[in-house]
Amino acid sequence: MRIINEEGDNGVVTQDDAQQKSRKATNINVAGIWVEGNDNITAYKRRIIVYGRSDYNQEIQAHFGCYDPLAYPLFFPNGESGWHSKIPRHGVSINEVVDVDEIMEEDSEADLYQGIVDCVNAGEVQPSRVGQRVVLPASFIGGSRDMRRRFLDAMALVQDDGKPDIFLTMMCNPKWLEILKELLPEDLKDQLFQKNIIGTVIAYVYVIEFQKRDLLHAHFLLIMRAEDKMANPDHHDKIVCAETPDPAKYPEMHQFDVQHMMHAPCGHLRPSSPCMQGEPKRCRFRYPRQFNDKTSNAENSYPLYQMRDLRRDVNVRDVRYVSPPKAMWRIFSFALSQIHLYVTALQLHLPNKQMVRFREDDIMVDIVARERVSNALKRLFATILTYCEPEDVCKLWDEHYESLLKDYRRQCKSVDHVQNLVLTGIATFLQSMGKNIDDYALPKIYADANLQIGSFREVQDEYSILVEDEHLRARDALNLDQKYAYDEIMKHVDDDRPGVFFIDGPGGTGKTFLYKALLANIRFHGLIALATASSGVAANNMPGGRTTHSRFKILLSL
Ligand SMILES: Nc1ncnc2c1ncn2[C@@H]1O[C@H](COP(=O)(O)OP(=O)(O)OP(=O)(O)O)[C@@H](O)[C@H]1O
Repeated sequence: MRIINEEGDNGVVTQDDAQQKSRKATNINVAGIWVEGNDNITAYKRRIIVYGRSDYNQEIQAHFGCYDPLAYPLFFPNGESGWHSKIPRHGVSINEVVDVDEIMEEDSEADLYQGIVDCVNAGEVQPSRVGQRVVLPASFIGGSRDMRRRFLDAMALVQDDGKPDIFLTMMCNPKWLEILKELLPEDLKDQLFQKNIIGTVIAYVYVIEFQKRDLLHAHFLLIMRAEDKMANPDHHDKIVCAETPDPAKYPEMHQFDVQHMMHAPCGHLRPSSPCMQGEPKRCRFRYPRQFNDKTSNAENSYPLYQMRDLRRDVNVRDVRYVSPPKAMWRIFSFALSQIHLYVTALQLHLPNKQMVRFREDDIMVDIVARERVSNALKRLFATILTYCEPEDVCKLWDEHYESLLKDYRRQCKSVDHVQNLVLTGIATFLQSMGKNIDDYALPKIYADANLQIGSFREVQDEYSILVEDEHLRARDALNLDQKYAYDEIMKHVDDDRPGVFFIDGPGGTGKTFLYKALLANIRFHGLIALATASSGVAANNMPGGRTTHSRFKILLSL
């Protein structure tokens, strides 16, 4: 047996001439080991020529089932059929079978090698009856659990900061002169997030993917700050260009665009193009697209970008580039995704299945009231406004006014203030859903509630701290020293006078008890009381407590 290549250097296998019979080669008949070439060009043109006893020869192509036992006799010692186009499919496409990367299945079986050998010797042929089930954890980068976790993290960003404004794809073709000349490693991120070339990005998430025969893609979802959101067609045109650049004005750009971004002709220009599918045949990428004279905002959809019929090009674009970077990416452990702001997954539970902590002497109705999540109602109200578009918003507000305000009224006596709190809460949720509370017939938010400023959310968070009855009642249980300090401090609060107080005493003499009484009563009057401490443990002892460094963003010199 010899290596056969396209130039016609034929090898010999002694066996019957028919393809079916070639499969029955035994060690007596096969006289050598087939060596696969590494040459990419001939890799897909392999074949074996069988010289039988009859006068004609039989060519066995690499995709024939009987090729594998002839090429890899050690793997198919009994001449079993290898891969062939009619191989039975069990719930997976052939692409999934062929892609070696995907062979690392999500939920697979595992056992010690010796265990498998023992099972095979015992006559077991079903892998599903051997070993134990292995579930790849979320820490397996690229696995479906990892992807799902990242998806949920990204959704957390959307919930917090609103819908992404820009979906930016960077296709990394290292041949691009811009990349060679202009972009240093990480430079794109620097331009986007530090130099703010398209506006200030308040949150983003990106992933690196390997598409189109391993072409590297970076997909960014960018959430812009309110002032930089693309609100009108002019703004869109400044950032997005869907046209092939003018060859007279931008010859270089035009050349790159034509060279790298053009989808091969299809449709009536070339009905045999591989992208033409279905009956009647249509390009599966929906090219050529409709021309548009001007960018316009479509109703509940993406904008229709300017793409004039300039008779310069067929408005189709696509890219293909062959490279093997995936392995290198993994070997060097380059990051495959990044998210900003940081998202931490909290423990999840089904509705009303959260653990509730209470003491033996707590009153049952208080426990239930304490645990009611008032935010859920505000979020639901905002969701109904956004997605159900109720006809009479005013009526909806009136009908649910009491329920929306109920939780806050327990802790604040000013009805106006409570209403304002609820409305601003709803406004915050509406904003995160891309809507503005001013567009709805709801009572106006008074005071200087400015949703655009970053500190607004923090003010809302402070207002949302629930005041516990126990802490409100603590005022009546203070001892003489505590009462003196309490009255002195509250006098300043009531008269709106500044003052600095230092409270000291041995451990366990009731300092924290006094703070809790002060915090609860100040908050009960609709004011803000910031509770901070130098350590996390001390901060946790107070309702709404934060460390001083975290609350005032004091830098830590490490
Ligand atoms: N006036 C009071 N009435 C009832 N219980 C009180 C009173 N003052 C303090 N206590 C109780 O005494 C215990 C110790 O009080 P607290 O934790 O406030 O002390 P502390 O001075 O903050 O202690 P440390 O300095 O160790 O943090 C707590 O269980 C608290 O509930």
